[in-house]
Amino acid sequence: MASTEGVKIHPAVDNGIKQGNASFSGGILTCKCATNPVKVRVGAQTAHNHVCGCTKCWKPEGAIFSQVAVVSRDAIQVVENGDKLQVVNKDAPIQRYACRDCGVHMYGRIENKDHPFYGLDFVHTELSSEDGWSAPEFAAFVSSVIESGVDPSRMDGIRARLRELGLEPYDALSPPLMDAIATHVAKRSGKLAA
Ligand SMILES: N[C@@H](CCC(=O)N[C@@H](CS)C(=O)NCC(=O)O)C(=O)O
Ligand SMILES: [Zn+2]
Ligand SMILES: [Zn+2]
Repeated sequence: MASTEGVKIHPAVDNGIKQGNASFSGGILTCKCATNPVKVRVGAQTAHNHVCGCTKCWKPEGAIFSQVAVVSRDAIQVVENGDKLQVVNKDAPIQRYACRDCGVHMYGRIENKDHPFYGLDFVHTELSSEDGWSAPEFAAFVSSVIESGVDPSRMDGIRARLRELGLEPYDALSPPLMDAIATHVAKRSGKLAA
């Protein structure tokens, strides 16, 4: 059994996971700028919160995973300093709006109406000071941390620590989300009734 001693995943989970509050209804995300921070209101509880090891999602300094959840795009409202937001990569399926000064991603949006997750925006609820956001449930794109420079020899310890935290590690998304994507594709191609 690999040692989990000293394995750090993300500050929001390293000291134990805070449970969410089902009656929580949203809050304000603030970027890391000391002056004129970008503020984004998320007007609803999030869903499918997870840690993501991919190279595209924003991570706080020193973390090897991102923490990211989804919310209806209608719930997102930029409330302050929105002029500082710029899209990281216009060609990516998820258009991530980042603060041009501190680099924090404030929300990610899918504009392709055929995408399985169209209608959902991606947010990092650690950028809010409110408690009650939905808790992370699993770990996605775990093998991808190697693409950020994590030594492959650390993977057993990383996966063991994720399991210890109750965040089952997957190298893509969780099975229910992968099934939802495949169902969407099958309905579009006609293999399943729409
Ligand atoms: N191995 C790749 C995986 C990237 C990836 O597919 N990320 C997932 C999870 S966030 C995704 O849906 N990406 C869409 C996007 O980045 O727009 C990496 O780490 O860069
Ligand atoms: Zn900023
Ligand atoms: Zn990601």
